[in-house]
Amino acid sequence: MSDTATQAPATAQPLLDVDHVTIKFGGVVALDDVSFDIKPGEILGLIGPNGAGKTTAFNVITGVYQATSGTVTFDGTRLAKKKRYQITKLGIARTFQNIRLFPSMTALDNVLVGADVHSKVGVLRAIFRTPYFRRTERESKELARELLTFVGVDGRAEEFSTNLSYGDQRRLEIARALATKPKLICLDEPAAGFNPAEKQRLMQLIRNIRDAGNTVLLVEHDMKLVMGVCDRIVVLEFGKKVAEGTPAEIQANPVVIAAYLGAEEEDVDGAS
Ligand SMILES: Nc1ncnc2c1ncn2[C@@H]1O[C@H](COP(=O)(O)OP(=O)(O)OP(=O)(O)O)[C@@H](O)[C@H]1O
Repeated sequence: MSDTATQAPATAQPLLDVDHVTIKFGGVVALDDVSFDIKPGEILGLIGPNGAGKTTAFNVITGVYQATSGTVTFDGTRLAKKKRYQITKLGIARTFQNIRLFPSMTALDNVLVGADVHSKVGVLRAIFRTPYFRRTERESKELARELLTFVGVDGRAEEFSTNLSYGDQRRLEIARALATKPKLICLDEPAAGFNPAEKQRLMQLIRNIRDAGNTVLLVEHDMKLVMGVCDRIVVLEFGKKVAEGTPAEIQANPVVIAAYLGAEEEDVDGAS
């Protein structure tokens, strides 16, 4: 059961609305008429067995794929045909299943890449290092350092990202995503490769991200983490939505239990 209270009132307008989305790749229907929404301030979990369509859902929300049919609306704006950078500017950030940091940059510079998204500094201002440029640069660095502290990677700002531990690299990716000042942050398997202590720490970080005013979409295989941190969960199987509800409802749902390897209940209970 989630020990976090859903902060969004049930009647709140969705921040993200995925409406009857279908995505086909040749003969493969990766998402089949899937609808769900996310209210502001929610932590929504998207779960399902391998190949269920979770990453495809991320990719359609972040502009990597276009829906074959159906619509995705974010904060009142239809996302169809929007480029990835436009979607980032609108306020959606993501991390990836596989770490995608810039290896030849420091931790701080990796975060600054995220902060650059909203920069209004033009080439001339940068070349001549105008007062506006210098102020913006100082503010971005301050934000980046605050974010490194927020995710728990303090004291490593000047190190190359490849010198950080695996866990710190994953947290650094989250800091970089947060640097874009998102309204919605999409985390794709953030606990992959984590030990139990790191998972506990990650759960707290996800709660802190929400408490700082963000909305969170979480794709994760670790059921204990999902059940412990999410307000609501959507379950996909073979590209279709098969269930939606609170962690308690999902754990008791026979369709979900069947989807997870024929009633290996402890997987769904999060007892693994
Ligand atoms: N670019 C693509 N071209 C063709 N098929 C694709 C493409 N992307 C995804 N698929 C297919 O769509 C289906 C859903 O894949 P997806 O990666 O979204 O699943 P997933 O739930 O994220 O799986 P996992 O938990 O293993 O990451 C799979 O059958 C996959 O092979």
